[in-house]
Order: sequence, then structure tokens, then C-alpha cells
Amino acid sequence: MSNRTPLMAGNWKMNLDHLEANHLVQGLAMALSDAGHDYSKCEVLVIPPFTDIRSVQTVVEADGLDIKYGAQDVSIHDNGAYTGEISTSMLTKLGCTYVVMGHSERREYHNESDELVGAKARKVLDAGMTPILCCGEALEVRKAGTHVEFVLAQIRAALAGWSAEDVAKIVIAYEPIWAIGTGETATAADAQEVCGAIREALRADYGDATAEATRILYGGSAKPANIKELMAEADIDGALVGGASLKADSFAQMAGFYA
Ligand SMILES: O=C(CO)COP(=O)(O)O
Repeated sequence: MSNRTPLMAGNWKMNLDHLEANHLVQGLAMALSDAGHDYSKCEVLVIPPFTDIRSVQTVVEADGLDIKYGAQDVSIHDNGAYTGEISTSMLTKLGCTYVVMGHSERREYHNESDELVGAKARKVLDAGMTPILCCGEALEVRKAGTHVEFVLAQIRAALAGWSAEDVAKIVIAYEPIWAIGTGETATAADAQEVCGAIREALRADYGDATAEATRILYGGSAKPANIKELMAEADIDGALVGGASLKADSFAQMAGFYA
């Protein structure tokens, strides 16, 4: 049994306005409370669009909730002439504690490279927040059987030059692209194969302490029906959930996987 605290992270993507965000967070808090959720057994994180963060902060603070929140992306710059960008200090000011980077949708639609993803992770860590570094292969790579090498290369390129101590503070999310939003979940064994290989690569590169401390999530059509099976795997420490995080009851149920 590892001493890593499981993390259930809901990536809302480009869904829900700030009023709907209020409603979802309140509903989630209520569903978790009704289920007697023990936050020490599973951390609960919501990752709304930027425009919802202030509303989420207001609900979380007013109701004293244990739900954490973060952002889906961030700039590598501090401030200045970067139209459309959001800085780490804007996020910390709003109480964000996590930031996602390198999601396959941003790599694909915004041409984000491993180097840029790594620079974002560095910026987020330096700002005192936790980076959630996403990786994952497309269907062609999976079919070619080179998915493990592909994913390890993404992670190694993003984290080049990092210290073992810093790597231990991040979260890695393995999201096979063919399983995102398709209803096609990787089997628990498929997910474990890659998550286990990631942990072994961390062990080889940074040593046992880092390999044991770094949390590794699975993402891709994770839902109440498959979460227990996924969480039973040795190297899966939580999930990065898209669709199923948009409903309070289903996301709360996932966070209570241990019950
Ligand atoms: O991309 C994902 C989370 O970041 C996964 O999305 P789905 O859970 O909707 O497949």
C-alpha cells in the first residue's frame, strides 16, 4: 500500500459558465457530504475554465469546502503583452492549487511541444502550485505497439534537467488519446502497463523516493462503472476525468471509489 493520497480531478474542458460552475460545485459538495466523503482518502479537484474560477473560489471559501480547484492551462510569462494569456500569479491569487499542462487537446489544437509543456510545469511549480503533466499516445502509436516508449519520451522531454525533489511534487496524467471522450476506456491492465512503466522510469531517472512519491493518474472515459477497477491497480493514484466530472453525482461517486 503506497502512502500517496489518491486524487480525483475533474477537467471540465470548455464546458459550463460561471453560474453553472457554482451549481456544480455546490452539488458536488452536497453529494460528497451525503456520502460521508473522507477527503484524506481521496483529494477532490475541479478544473474549470478560467472564467469560472472566481465563482468556484467564492463557493469554496463561503462554504469552507475541502474541494480544491485549478486551471486547465497557464502562460510561461509573468505579465505583459501576451494577449489572451493567464499568468501563474493570477491563478495563485484566486486560490488555485493545481494547473494542467500538455493535455492532448492543447498539444493537437495549439501545437504545444514537450518543451513548452515542461516550461509551463516549471512555472507552475515555482509559483507554489502543483503541475498536472499530461501525456498519452494516439491510436496509431498504440497499434504500432510503441506506446510505452512514446509516453516515456514525452515525459522525459518535458522534465529534462529537473531535480528528483521537484519531480516528486508533480502529478503525471496518462491519457491515451484514443480513450478520451470516446467511451472507449483503456482496460485497467492497459492503463497499469503504462502507469507502471512511468513509475519505473521515474525510479531509473530519479530514484525510489521520487518514484514512490509522484502521483500518476489515468484519464480517458473514466467513469463510476470503471473507477474501482482502475484504482485497484498498483500504479494508478487517481483519475483525470472529463465527461463524468460534469455531473455532481457521478464525480462524487468516483471520488468515493474506496467505499
Ligand atoms: O481528457 C480527459 C480528461 O482530461 C478525459 O476525458 P473523458 O473522461 O471525457 O474521456
